[in-house]
Amino acid sequence: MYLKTLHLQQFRNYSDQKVAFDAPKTILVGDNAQGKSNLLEAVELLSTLKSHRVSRDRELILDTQDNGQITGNLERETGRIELGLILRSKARRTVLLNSQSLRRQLDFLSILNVVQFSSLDLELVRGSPERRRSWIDRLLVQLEPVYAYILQQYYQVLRQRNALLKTARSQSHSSGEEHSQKPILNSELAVWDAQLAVTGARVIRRRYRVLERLIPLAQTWHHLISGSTENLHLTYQPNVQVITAENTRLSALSPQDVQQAFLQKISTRTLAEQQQGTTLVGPHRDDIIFTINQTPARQYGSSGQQRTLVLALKLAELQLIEAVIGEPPLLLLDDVLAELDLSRQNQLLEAIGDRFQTLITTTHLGAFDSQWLQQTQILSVQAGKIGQYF
Ligand SMILES: Nc1ncnc2c1ncn2[C@@H]1O[C@H](COP(=O)(O)OP(=O)(O)OP(=O)(O)O)[C@@H](O)[C@H]1O
Repeated sequence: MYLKTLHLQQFRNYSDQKVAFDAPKTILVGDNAQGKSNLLEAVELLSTLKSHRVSRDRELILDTQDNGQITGNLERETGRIELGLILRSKARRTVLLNSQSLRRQLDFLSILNVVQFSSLDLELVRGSPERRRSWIDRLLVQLEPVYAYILQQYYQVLRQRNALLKTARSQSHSSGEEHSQKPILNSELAVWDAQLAVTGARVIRRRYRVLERLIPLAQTWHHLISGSTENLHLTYQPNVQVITAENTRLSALSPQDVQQAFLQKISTRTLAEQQQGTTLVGPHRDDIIFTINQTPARQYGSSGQQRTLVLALKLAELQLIEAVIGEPPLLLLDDVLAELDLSRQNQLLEAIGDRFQTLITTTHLGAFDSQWLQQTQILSVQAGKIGQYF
């Protein structure tokens, strides 16, 4: 797939800017705070309808304005598609496909596929489990847009179950009778337990499935980038574990198996949940563990090892999306090349080749190989204006 043009209207620090991408690789050069990342964020929004930087649309709209718009023209093997997103500070967004407004946002997802790589991605290894869950969830949405809906359903049930547990806890505290609300609570909870297990099992099975495909790809890349000196292991650590016979592929677990394990675990945590007033069981507490040569990368990996790991994950994502979607996704490299040493830079550039359209931001061109620069479109970004770089 190839993003031909992008039009930003009242988006972040752009008032009205059109960009045509006329080479498979585009470098956006500019000083800090000029709008480079904002442009990549616009592409991310057209892909996932989410920004990894903010959650409120108001912040995405040019200051002092009430609405903004992003429009992109995409070439896919099936034909040209125009994607549009209208953002409003005081009302809901509108999603447009070939200028027609879409009723379901789900139909917009996964038309433009992207893999992003920014310095923030080191948090994937160093940060909290939440980071890793949101990384795998974003990947799943790209591969299978209906997952966005599945996840939303799970979190809705979770919120309602948490609200019930919290209310019950504060009522029992204020009445001073620990057990006064119990019978009602238990029967109401049972309804939510069942729904949590059904919706949660969908999330868990999909996470198993995607990791089963991603892990060997990441391991191969990691081995290659580390010059065959390191072995990476990725382990999905679901909060609800299903005990299976040896050699059973976990991704092949039936929904019933997972739901049963889920309910079983809830029954062992009932008291703790009621005391803490929150749900302690479910995929909102999952994690993914990375180990390099048997050592946990999060606590003990050197920063070089952690960079190699993130790079391997990103390359694996590219490969997996291409295999599932059938077309190479876009790669967005936000200020990340300069942070990689030369050999890792070259691994990355070699892997990209000409197959993956790549948008790269940088503050200086010094870090790039001159031969490489010759085949690249170079644009300058200055105070929300994009022009040719001279
Ligand atoms: N809603 C908005 N309205 C107007 N300007 C905004 C808005 N949001 C962000 N900006 C401006 O955009 C600029 C930041 O742009 P961006 O994050 O793209 O930086 P960058 O060029 O990638 O720089 P760096 O190299 O520091 O990451 C800042 O000047 C900020 O004030």
